[in-house]
Amino acid sequence: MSTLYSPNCSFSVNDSRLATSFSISSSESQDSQQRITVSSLPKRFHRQNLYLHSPRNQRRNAVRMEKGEVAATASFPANETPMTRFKDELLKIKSSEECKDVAGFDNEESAVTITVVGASGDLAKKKIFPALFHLYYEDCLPKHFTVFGYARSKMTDEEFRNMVSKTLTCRIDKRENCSEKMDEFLRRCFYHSGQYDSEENFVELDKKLREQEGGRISNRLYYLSIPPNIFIDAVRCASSSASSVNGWTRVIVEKPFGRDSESSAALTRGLKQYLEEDQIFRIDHYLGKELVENLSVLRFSNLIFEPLWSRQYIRNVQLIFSEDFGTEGRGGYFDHYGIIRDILQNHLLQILAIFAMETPVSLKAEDIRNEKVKVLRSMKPLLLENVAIGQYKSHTRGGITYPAYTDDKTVPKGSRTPTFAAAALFIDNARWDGVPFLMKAGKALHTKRAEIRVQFRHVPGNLYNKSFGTDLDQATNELVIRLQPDEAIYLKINNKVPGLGMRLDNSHLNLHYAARYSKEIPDAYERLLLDAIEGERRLFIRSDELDVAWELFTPVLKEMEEKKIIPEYYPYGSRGPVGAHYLAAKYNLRWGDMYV
Ligand SMILES: NC(=O)C1=CN([C@@H]2O[C@H](COP(=O)(O)OP(=O)(O)OC[C@H]3O[C@@H](n4cnc5c(N)ncnc54)[C@H](OP(=O)(O)O)[C@@H]3O)[C@@H](O)[C@H]2O)C=CC1
Ligand SMILES: O=C1O[C@H](COP(=O)(O)O)[C@@H](O)[C@H](O)[C@H]1O
Repeated sequence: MSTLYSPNCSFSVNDSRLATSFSISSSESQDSQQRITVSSLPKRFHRQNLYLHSPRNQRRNAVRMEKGEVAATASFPANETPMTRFKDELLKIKSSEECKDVAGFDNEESAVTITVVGASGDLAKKKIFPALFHLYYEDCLPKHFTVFGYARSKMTDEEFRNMVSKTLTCRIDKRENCSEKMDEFLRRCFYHSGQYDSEENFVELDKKLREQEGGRISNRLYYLSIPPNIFIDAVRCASSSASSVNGWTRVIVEKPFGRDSESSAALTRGLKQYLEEDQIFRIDHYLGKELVENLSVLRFSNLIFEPLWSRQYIRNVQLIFSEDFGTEGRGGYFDHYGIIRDILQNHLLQILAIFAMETPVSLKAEDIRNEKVKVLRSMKPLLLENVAIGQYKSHTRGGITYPAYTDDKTVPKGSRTPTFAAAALFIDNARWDGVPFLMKAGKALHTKRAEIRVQFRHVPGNLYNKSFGTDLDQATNELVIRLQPDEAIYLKINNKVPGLGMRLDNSHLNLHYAARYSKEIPDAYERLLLDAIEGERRLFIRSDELDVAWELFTPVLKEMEEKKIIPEYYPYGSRGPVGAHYLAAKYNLRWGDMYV
């Protein structure tokens, strides 16, 4: 049960899983507070707690349900987005200014259509349709929503539904009526075949969208899941021939957003010919990952972390991404970009910005994005001497031969495109002066993992140095935020080994998500799609963020290409090139993942 509603309204909650229904209403009072009222709660929930949680000022209100009628009332500032929590289920309550954006979630008068442009492609099948289905399953989609696939491939609605159905899964915690839900979802899916640059074809699409909208206020979300060279054509046609006339039109744009400052600026100019900035949702799916979302919570809502979050206590920060498979199937795309553009310039830099930004004025999108831009603008341009690159070569292990990057038929022979890169970046501000931010990303490595490692300084005058021997690295505290797989946050601390002697070891205080939370972690695309539908821009990249991200990387990328730097070859399935270790050693550091 995850339902959205607006202030000054009331609605009923019908939850088949809790087998209950009750109603919630909110109203704005004279003192500019929202009063949330829950009523008609079934008897079996009486004398249980309803939690009202205010994210902005961390206020939490537990209200005990005494009666079925007008069971609980609580107040919140009118401009906040409190969450109510009951029986582990979240009900998100929108603040008044977002009211118009969420038109369509709970009322009869408006409809939302989500058109996946490039619906026959890999990303649509792998991520977008499954995410939409999960949102539907969780009752997160508006009452009148429709999914449209658009691509050149010829398909009937039935064939499209059949294709989509093969991509859908019931979650591992298999709840009942999943196949029923799938059928319901598929009945809301339609397809239109057309060219990406044909206004005529988009006019036909518009006609079909109108049919589904049935005269309601039309809200349209386009997801550009196509190669970037056709983004502008598709946006031109969608905006001129198939945009909403009385609601909103938004466009999710997938990376790559260009391959350097110039091409990125050209793409932005092209998009802005047809769209306002607030209609453009540039997606970086790493921002939708649960533990990236949690990064600010961890830092800003725990007194024990924020005071340590600076050069005074932190020796270095490591952002590590590794995949245990190569570019198989995507070599053609990848060769034009390489790992620096594919992972470092976007996913890892975005994490760095959230990690290192100053406290935003509020949790509003613009306040957060302003802080991210500020910290990115404080960064020193990346220097070639602070970069190590590699490319995977063929390797035989256990009788199996794994291919080299250049064995891929879509990769040009002799390509120098890096499939691995490590970099040391610096932020030139008072908080982070001199602290290396090490990044490392690679394909075809020994493991699949993404993590943030915060290595703290050595304890000054440590009384127990002797107990550790000479390995001070092992003795320092490290906070590890494992984004995937097997999400966890653990803090490496020094601890006395129980016994009569005085032996110390390095142990983990471990918040292991699978053990702590029974609820499954939603896929990043679910969160981001829902945010785009809601008009929440916090996790999307603003154009000035993108500009500064490219400013940091473009000079070094150009220099590498001009100087034709040859990557260091590393075997498929290994830990990557030794160049990465030399780079860390230059700053007297070691990669934290060496020990795992
Ligand atoms: N796949 C992934 O894991 C990721 C993808 N992305 C980005 O998402 C977008 C979509 O990716 P993906 O699904 O892999 O892309 P695909 O290569 O699968 O292309 C998607 C669809 O676009 C159409 N298409 C492909 N090439 C051309 C072309 N040259 N001219 C016109 N139409 C074409 C095809 O549909 P049809 O022929 O039916 O028109 C195809 O099914 C890209 O921008 C990609 O960079 C980003 C992150 C991860
Ligand atoms: O954007 C990209 O991300 C994927 C990795 O995403 P993940 O969520 O599976 O970690 C990467 O494989 C791809 O090369 C890149 O374009």
